[in-house]
Amino acid sequence: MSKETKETDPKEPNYYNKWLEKSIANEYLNYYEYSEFKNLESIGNGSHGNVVRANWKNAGNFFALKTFKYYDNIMLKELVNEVINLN
Ligand SMILES: Nc1ncnc2c1ncn2[C@@H]1O[C@H](COP(=O)(O)OP(=O)(O)OP(=O)(O)O)[C@@H](O)[C@H]1O
Repeated sequence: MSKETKETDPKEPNYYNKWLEKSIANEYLNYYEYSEFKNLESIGNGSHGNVVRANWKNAGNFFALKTFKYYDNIMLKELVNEVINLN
């Protein structure tokens, strides 16, 4: 199997990681440094972890930040599918 084909196969272990990296590199998704968020306040809990409300840098609007208790391919697949369904 060629490298090209492997990279587009969702069964590949790094498929969803690579999808996220490529989406950030192509500027389809924004990447934010965690250290740039402030005024963190807990607003909820989901099956994957906590959700906090935060400000980014000096912007006045709020972001909802989701944290994840564990990080594996199944979780990443669900996350990528959630992001795709938002668009
Ligand atoms: N954008 C948001 N704005 C306000 N509150 C939010 C936001 N996202 C999540 N929350 C809060 O955090 C809680 C957990 O959200 P999260 O999306 O992690 O889990 P969920 O929607 O309950 O389902 P699941 O854990 O199965 O994905 C929500 O019930 C809600 O109270």
